[in-house]
Amino acid sequence: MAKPGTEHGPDALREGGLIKKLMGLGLDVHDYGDVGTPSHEDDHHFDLPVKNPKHVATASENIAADVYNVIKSGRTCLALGGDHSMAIGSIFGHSLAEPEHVVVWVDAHADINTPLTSSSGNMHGMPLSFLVKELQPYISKLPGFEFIKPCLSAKNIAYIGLRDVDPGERYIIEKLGIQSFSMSEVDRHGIKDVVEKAMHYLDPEGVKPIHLSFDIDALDPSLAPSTGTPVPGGLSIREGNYICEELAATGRLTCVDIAEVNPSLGNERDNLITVNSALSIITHCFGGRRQG
Ligand SMILES: N[C@@]1(C(=O)O)CN(C[C@@H]2CCCCN2)C[C@@H]1CCC[B-](O)(O)O
Ligand SMILES: [Mn+2]
Ligand SMILES: [Mn+2]
Ligand SMILES: [Mn+2]
Repeated sequence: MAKPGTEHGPDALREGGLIKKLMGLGLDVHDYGDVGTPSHEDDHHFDLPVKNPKHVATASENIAADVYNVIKSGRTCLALGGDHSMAIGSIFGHSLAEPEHVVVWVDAHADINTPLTSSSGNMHGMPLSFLVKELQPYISKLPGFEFIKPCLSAKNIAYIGLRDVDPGERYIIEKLGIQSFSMSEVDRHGIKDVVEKAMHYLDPEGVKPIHLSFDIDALDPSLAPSTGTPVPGGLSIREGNYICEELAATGRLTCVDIAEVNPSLGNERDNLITVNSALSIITHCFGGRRQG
């Protein structure tokens, strides 16, 4: 991860009252505990500009197994990050249980750099490139990632909230024709039209399971200051809640990632603001409604 500290995200959300809030919605909540992640020791870069590949590969394999088991047990899975490389495992695990699922990626960033287009070498900027079938001829298989079978086509992905996309990512998005609603489209059309267009594009018949991968930095930094790569001009909490209410209302929201909450960044107040925003996003994914 670019900046250490996202490993404390899950506990910050638990301490913020996550379980109680979800139980307050009348849900049967089970906390499966933390995914086993290996130490950073003996991790090396191979000959590619990629940081902590072994750490990410092992964590991804464990996440995939846990997400698969949760979904196979008939539950909706809530996966708490951790940086956004967590989505490698959560989306792969979801696809093993529900091969037909679609992905709504809510994020300031596209997270679709390949190890060779990445300027940072941080794997949180690459998750989708490991999963998209059309990109595989361009991906150097990193040792440890052999277990990943690309499980998404470009047409199964829609972005909402983009406002900091690298040139290489923009090329990939345009070349593959990935449906992308940046903050410009959110401003131009409004969040209602954006969600409608995204869902009509991904799943016109309204039958497919939905994977929501929500990077907390999709929200405006005033709402999520404790995150590694904040970008001004983000979604309001109303827009974030609206996306979640609409996806929850389909009854097909099967897996939700909440990524990039980093309690090590900012002060106490920043942490509180960020955790409360994340809790609002989560509760609106699981039946919380502003009309009560
Ligand atoms: N594309 C990025 C990458 O490192 O690959 C580069 N970017 C930061 C960079 C700063 C200078 C101006 C251009 N942007 C962060 C992003 C990854 C975010 C991962 B997420 O999980 O937080 O979305
Ligand atoms: Mn990150
Ligand atoms: Mn992200
Ligand atoms: Mn991001």
